[in-house]
Amino acid sequence: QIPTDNIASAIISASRNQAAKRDRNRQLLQDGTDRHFSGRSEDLLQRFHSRRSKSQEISNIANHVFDTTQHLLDRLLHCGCYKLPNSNSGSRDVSMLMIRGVCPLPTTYNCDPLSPYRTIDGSCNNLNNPEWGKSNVAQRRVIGPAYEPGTVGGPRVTGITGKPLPNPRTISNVVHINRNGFTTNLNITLHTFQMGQFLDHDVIRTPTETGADGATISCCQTLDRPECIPIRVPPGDPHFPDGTCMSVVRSAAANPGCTPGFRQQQNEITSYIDGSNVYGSTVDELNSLRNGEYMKTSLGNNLPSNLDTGCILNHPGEFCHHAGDTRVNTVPSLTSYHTLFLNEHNRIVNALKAVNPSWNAEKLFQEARKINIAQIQHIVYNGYLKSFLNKDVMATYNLASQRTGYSTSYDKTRDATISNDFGIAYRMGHTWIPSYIDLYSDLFTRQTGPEMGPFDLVQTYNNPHLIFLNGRTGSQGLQKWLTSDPCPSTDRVIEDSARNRLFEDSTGASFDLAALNINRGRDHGVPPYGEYRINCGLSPLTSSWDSLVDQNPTSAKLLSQVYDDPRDIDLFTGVLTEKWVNGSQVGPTLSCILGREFQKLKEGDAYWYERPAPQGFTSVISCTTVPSIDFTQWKSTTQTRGVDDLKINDNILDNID
Ligand code: HEM
Ligand SMILES: [Ca+2]
Repeated sequence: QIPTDNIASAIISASRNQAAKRDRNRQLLQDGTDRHFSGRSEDLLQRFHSRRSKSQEISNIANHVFDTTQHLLDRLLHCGCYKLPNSNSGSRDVSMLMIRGVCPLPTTYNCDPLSPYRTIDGSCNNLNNPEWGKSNVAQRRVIGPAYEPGTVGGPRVTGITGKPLPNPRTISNVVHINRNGFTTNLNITLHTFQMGQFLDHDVIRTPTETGADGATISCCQTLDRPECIPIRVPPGDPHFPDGTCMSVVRSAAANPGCTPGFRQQQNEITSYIDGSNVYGSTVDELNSLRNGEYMKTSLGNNLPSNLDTGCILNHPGEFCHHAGDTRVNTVPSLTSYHTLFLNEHNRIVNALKAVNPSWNAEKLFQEARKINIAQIQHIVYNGYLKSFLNKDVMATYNLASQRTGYSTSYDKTRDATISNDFGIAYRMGHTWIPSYIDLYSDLFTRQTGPEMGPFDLVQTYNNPHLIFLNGRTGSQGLQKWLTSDPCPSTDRVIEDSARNRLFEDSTGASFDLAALNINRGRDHGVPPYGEYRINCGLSPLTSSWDSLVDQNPTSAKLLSQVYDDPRDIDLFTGVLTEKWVNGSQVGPTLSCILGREFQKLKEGDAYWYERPAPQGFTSVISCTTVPSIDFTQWKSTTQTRGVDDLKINDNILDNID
C-alpha cells in the first residue's frame, strides 16, 4: 500500500507539471513555433489523426495520472515498495484519490437491451460492459506494453543488448525500400487496397496530442518536448536532405481506469465494423451528415462538403468532403469508397420506401443503416479477408460467413475494443499503396486526353480534384480503376509514393509512412515482433539470426544489417518480412494477429449481421459465396488495357519461399 501523503504530493507535483505544459504550449503558439493549419505536411499529418477536443481532454487527465505515477515510481521504485501494475486496474485507494483530484466520475449507461439498432457511438453493444468497442475509449492490449524501462510511457530507445535501437528511417531505407521496380499481385485487384483502408477507418483512429487552441505541435525545433517523437533523418539519406527531421507528435494518452499504470492510447471511433466511417461515431457527427431518412449529398450524388477539413484546393468550386470519418480526403479512391456506401444507404432507403410506404423517416433511416452495415460486414468476411488469408486461417478464427442459417458464435465475454497491436500490424496494408491513381471508363479501360491520368498518387493526397472531374463523376471512374488494376504485392516494400513522399507539401517537406509506423509502434509501447511470435505460439527469437525461421535469407540479411539483435525487430517490420503461409498472402504472425482481431470484431459484436437477434434479419436459406476469379482471362484483359507502365510480375519478391 502506498502511503497517502506520498500520493498527495505526487498529485500536486503532477498538477504543476501539467499547468507548466499548458503555459508553455500557449507560449509556443504565440511565438510562432506551433502554428495553425496552413497546408504544411505536418499540418496534414496532425489533421489525419484528430479533430476532436474530447480526445485532448481525455489525454490531459491521463497525462496527469501518468505524471503522478512517474513521481511515485521515481520515489518508490528504488525501495522496492511499489511495483507498477501491468494493466490499468491498480489499487482503488490510489484511484479514489485520483478521482477526487483529477478524474471525472465514471459514466453511467442506460442501455436498451431490446433495441434492434446499434447506438451511434458503439456503447451498449455489450450490455455487461457498455463501453466495450465504444468511441473515445482506450485501445486494448494483447500483451502488456514495452516502454523504455523505468518509465510509465517513454518510447523504447534502447535495444536488448543495451545499444540504441536503429532509427526508423534507417530501417525503412534498408528493409522497406523498393529496389526492384513496381511489382503487382495478379491475384488481387486494387479493391483489396482500398477496401482495406476503408475498413481500417471503420475500426480505429488514434488521435495525437494537439497544441494550444488545436494548433499543430512542432516537434523538430524544440528538444525534449513530452508531446513529441520526431524522426531525425540520418545523414546521406536517398531522399530527404541532410539535417531534416519529420515532425511527429505522440499519440494522445489514455488511462482507462484512471489509476497508476502504463500509458495507453485512445480510439476516437467505434471499434465495431458498423459503418462509423459512413455515419460517424458520435450523435453530433451523425446529425451533421443525415437529412431525415437520407444521408446528405452534394451535386452528382457526391459527399457533402466540409469547409473545415483542411485539405488542398487548387481549383475554383471544389471542396473537401465530409463523411463519418475525418480521413475521407486522404486519397480520392478512399473518398470514392465513402461515396459508394453513402449512395448505397440512400438507394436502400428508396427501395424500402417503395415497399413500406407507412414507415417514418427514423425507421427508414435505421433500417437502411442496418442493411448497409450488414453488407459491409458481409463483404469484409466473405470477400475481402479471403483475398489474403488462407482457408485454414479463415477456419481457425471462425471468419467465414455462414452458407445457411444463423450464426451462433456470439460470445459476450469477447471484448471487441480494438487492440493497439492490431493498429500497428494492420498497417501492413501500406504495402498495397500504389504509386499512381486513375479514372477508368465505363468499359473499365484507361482513358486518354487532357486530365485523364494516370495521375501521380502524391499529387492527390488530401486533394479532392479527381472527384470533380468528368462532371463530378470522378468517384465512378476511380471505382472502375480499382476494379481493373492489380494491387501492389504484399511484401516488405512500401512504394516511394508513401515511403518518401507522404503528404508532400509545396516546400517539398513530406513523411515516410514506413518510418512512421515503426516510430508509432515505439510511441505506443507495442512490444517487438518476437514477443508476438511467442504470444501466437510460434518459435521464439533468440540472439541468433538463425532463429528468424519465417523470413527468407534476403529479408533476414537486411534485418541483420540494421538491428543489433533479432529480438529488437519492430512489429511492423517483422510481420511484413515474413514469408507467406501457404495459400495466403501474409505470414504466420500476421495471420495470428489479424485472425484473432477479426474474430473478436465478429464474435464480440451483438449486432453481428448473421445473428437472429437483436436486429433480426431473415435467416439465410442459401447463399452464393464469392466465385473464384478466372485469373487467366483476367490477366490477359489487364494487359490489353494499356497498363504498360506497370511491371507485371507474379514472382513476388521475397515473401515466397
Ligand atoms: C494511400 C493510402 C494510405 C495512406 C496515405 C495512409 C496513411 C496513413 C497515415 C498517415 C497513418 C498514420 C501514421 C502515423 O502517424 O502513425 C496511417 C495509419 C494507419 N493506416 Fe494507413 N494509409 C493508407 C492506406 C492504408 C491501408 C490500405 C491500410 C490497411 C489495409 C491502412 C491501415 C492503417 C492503419 C491500421 C493505421 C493506424 C490507424 C490508427 O491507429 O489511427 N492504411 N495511414
Ligand atoms: Ca466502427
